[in-house]
Amino acid sequence: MTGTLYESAHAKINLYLHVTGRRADGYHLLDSLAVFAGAGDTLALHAGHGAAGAVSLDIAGPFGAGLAADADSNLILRAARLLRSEIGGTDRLDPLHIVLDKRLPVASGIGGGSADAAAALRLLLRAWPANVPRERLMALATELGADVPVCVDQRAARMGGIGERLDPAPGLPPCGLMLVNCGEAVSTPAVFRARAPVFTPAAALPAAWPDVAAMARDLSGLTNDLQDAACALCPAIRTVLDVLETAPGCRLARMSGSGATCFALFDSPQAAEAARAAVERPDWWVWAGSLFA
Ligand SMILES: C[C@@](CO)(OP(=O)(O)O)[C@H](O)COP(=O)(O)OP(=O)(O)OC[C@H]1O[C@@H](n2ccc(N)nc2=O)[C@H](O)[C@@H]1O
Ligand SMILES: Nc1ncnc2c1ncn2[C@@H]1O[C@H](COP(=O)(O)OP(=O)(O)O)[C@@H](O)[C@H]1O
Repeated sequence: MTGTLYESAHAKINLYLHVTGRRADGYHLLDSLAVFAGAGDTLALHAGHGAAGAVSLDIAGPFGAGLAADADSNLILRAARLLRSEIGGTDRLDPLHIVLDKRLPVASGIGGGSADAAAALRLLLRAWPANVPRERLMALATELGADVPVCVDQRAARMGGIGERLDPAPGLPPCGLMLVNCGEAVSTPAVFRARAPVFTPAAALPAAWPDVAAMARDLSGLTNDLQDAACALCPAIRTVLDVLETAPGCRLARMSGSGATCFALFDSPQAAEAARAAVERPDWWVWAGSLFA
């Protein structure tokens, strides 16, 4: 290939997350409304070197340090390997090089790794001649992680199953969003293990919310069933939530996914930006803006 192709990998936010059951293999059944934030990583795809079908990776960006670029652990290279074996006929595939600009905190409940994996699948499908049916693409995504399927389209969706079942989200009003991470990584399996062994039924949601106030009112009657366990493992999350809840204009504050990142909803991106000064702390990552798409 010639030139450079780009994909953005946006943060996934779980506006609520109910654990509705548990499968025999230990994975949990979820009911969650996932939306995407303007915040994201960027992947750039260039011509590579070496054998046909080879994919190499460099990682830059504020959260790049400490994230290994090896084929066994990095979700981008795992996605590339999986897609290559799906396509077959490696000898006709150009070698490619990906540069990841890592702007999202790692292992933080906003699916940055999952978003990168999905973005890598989209990028490689633009560069390699392949016709992978959508059904197969979503199966590959599920194999990479429970959060990867929703990141393929990066569109708000109701997640079911272990994350692989996607249904349309209610219509969302324009709103402001703030994301805050206290700087401590939280392990997803550890949080699932630490949660109280109770299940919450799936939520009843309207077809659309007319405004942020109505959306926040309905969401406040729902829960993130992983939040208490994550706060017990990482008490700084409670501090972040306390600060967000008292920030001017905050309509709702909650943890996303298995943590530690928390989000707050505001009436507008301007209101979120205006509240930033009341929230910022030296060790915290704070992002203010709007939903993506
Ligand atoms: C909790 C959620 C909610 O969106 O978000 P994050 O905190 O990761 O952002 C996701 O379900 C996480 O998805 P993902 O991060 O892709 O998880 P995976 O790599 O598939 O699984 C990591 C581990 O989490 C646990 N796990 C994950 C998903 C699920 N539905 N049930 C589980 O029990 C399992 O212990 C699994 O081994
Ligand atoms: N490209 C990547 N970006 C972030 N994390 C990655 C990546 N590749 C592999 N990982 C690993 O995936 C795990 C989950 O990361 P991430 O998706 O950022 O968090 P979460 O699932 O909590 O939202 C981390 O343990 C991390 O080391």
